[in-house]
Amino acid sequence: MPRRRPGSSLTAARELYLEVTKDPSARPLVVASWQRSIEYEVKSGCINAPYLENPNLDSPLARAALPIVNRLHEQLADDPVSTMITDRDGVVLSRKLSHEGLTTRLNRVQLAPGHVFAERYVGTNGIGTALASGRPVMIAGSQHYVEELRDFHCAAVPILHPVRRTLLGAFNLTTVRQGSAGMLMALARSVAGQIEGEIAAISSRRERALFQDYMDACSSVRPGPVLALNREVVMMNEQLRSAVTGPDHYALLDHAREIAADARFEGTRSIALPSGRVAELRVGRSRREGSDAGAVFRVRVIGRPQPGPVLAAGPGRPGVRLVGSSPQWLRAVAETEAAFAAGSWLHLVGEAGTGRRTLVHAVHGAHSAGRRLETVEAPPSETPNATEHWLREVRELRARPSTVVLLRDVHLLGDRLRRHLTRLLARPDGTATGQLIMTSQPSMVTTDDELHSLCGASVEVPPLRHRYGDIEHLVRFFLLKYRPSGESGCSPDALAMLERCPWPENVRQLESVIRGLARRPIGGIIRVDDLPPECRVSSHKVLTAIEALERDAILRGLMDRNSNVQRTAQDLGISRATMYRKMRRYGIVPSSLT
Ligand SMILES: Nc1ncnc2c1ncn2[C@@H]1O[C@H](COP(=O)(O)OP(=O)(O)OP(=O)(O)O)[C@@H](O)[C@H]1O
Repeated sequence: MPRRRPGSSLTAARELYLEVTKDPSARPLVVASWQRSIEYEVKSGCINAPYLENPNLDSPLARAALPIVNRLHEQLADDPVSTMITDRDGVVLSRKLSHEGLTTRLNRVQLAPGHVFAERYVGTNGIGTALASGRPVMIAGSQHYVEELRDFHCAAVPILHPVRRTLLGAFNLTTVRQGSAGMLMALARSVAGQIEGEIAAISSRRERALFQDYMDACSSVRPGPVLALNREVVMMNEQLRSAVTGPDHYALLDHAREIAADARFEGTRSIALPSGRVAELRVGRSRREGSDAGAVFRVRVIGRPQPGPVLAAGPGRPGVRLVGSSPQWLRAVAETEAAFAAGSWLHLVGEAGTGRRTLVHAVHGAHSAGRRLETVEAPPSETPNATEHWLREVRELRARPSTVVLLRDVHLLGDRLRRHLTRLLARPDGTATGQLIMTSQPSMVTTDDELHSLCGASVEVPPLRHRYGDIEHLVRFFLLKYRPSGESGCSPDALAMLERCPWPENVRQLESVIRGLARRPIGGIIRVDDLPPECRVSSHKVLTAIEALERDAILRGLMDRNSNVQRTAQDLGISRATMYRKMRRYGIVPSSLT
């Protein structure tokens, strides 16, 4: 097999590839990897491994592997052998070696922590090829695709999750010595096996910890319904199983999963169930060895199943302009209606754009009984003059007979203004007969908040991502609204993509997407290709305008370049590492784009 080849061009790489494939000893695995390297347009003449700052060392893989690798490193002493752990994307998480000469040589070829050794960037190499093929591999000398790597011999073994058997990363041994391939491979396999064993032990310790905390909760004096879960397991006692069934069961699990995923959340959360009942969840974390093992929920189910709301919120009633038929949405509508009709002060809690204002307007339209609805926005600034003016406006509106005052976004008020407002509203006022409705965003106002306590009723307006089935109705409604000629519909694939989107800005965002599509000069059916980039992300983080522009530029670039990250990064004038960081941040998965 050729040792050194001149030239860094694709042609040179191709020639070398052809020579390798003629060689009977070239293993199919290596040949397949060379083929991929050519498809990725990796340059054989220079090494270009992207660099990621702060690779994640807090993963189960890193926690399990690092002590094992450290012990091995002590035994290898000054041998010219380096041990490496990578994550499943080929990012080198850790590199250990004491041999100075080898350190310099590895640094020169960027085989160092933070660099990404996926085949996509550096072609055939131990780490990248083991990850791509899912098999242990020995890549020796000229089997490497990039010339600069051809001095090295690498034995790499993929590390799989012991239960799920999904790829977690790889263990790699690299040396410059020839002739010890068998030994190197045996050692790499043995270490990878130990790491998998340790991951199994850690996850069973985590599961045991969660189980222990779950059992403690179940065996307390009056346990009631208990649920415990993490990404792997769900445990629930018989009381929960019989108390929460059908759609309530799925809604409860859905919310519990979302809460459990936020390792910092502890406390109490109330959620509206599709049947009309409320589940109050007391959330405790299960923590062991400094890491989160999951969450334990003590559940209290409040209320009785309720009949549907009086106000029809079906698939598009143009008069009411309130669309949605998911149990979660109907429940919010029903509760709002009940509180409104009873004249209670009401706190509507929900993410921006979920339809809180629309809901108040619709309910007021149906039940106003001659009362006026006045809306007060949070003041743009809190200078003494502005707050005084704002408080005066609230006081006057409150005193106005037959008036419903909608105070929007009270979570935006500063502490001082909040206290003034609370005092103003709490003060008995013989002339004030009106009804008050406040809106705020979840987790920004706590339930022990004094302003919140003034309200007799509180309703949670669900985010769009929790309202199964509503997207289809909303899409139809907005198409009709923005293209009244009504000649357009949505293909099943496009609808499926819209239904998968997390809609961080909720109904407002869906409406603006459909408005954009409906205004296209060409009518007809909306297909997947017509959908804008924002429908192709998995993150439900709300972005600033600048961030949204950046995300869309990346998505458009990727779509134009057929998901080729390297070329898109070049087009945008950013490094591949930056590109990857931004993709992670914006929840962009290239494979979901086409
Ligand atoms: N159920 C619905 N049916 C029809 N349109 C809706 C519905 N919910 C929301 N919308 C539309 O979505 C947009 C956002 O709704 P709305 O203003 O009520 O949200 P919000 O929760 O009050 O949030 P924000 O405070 O950000 O305005 C509006 O244009 C509204 O017309």
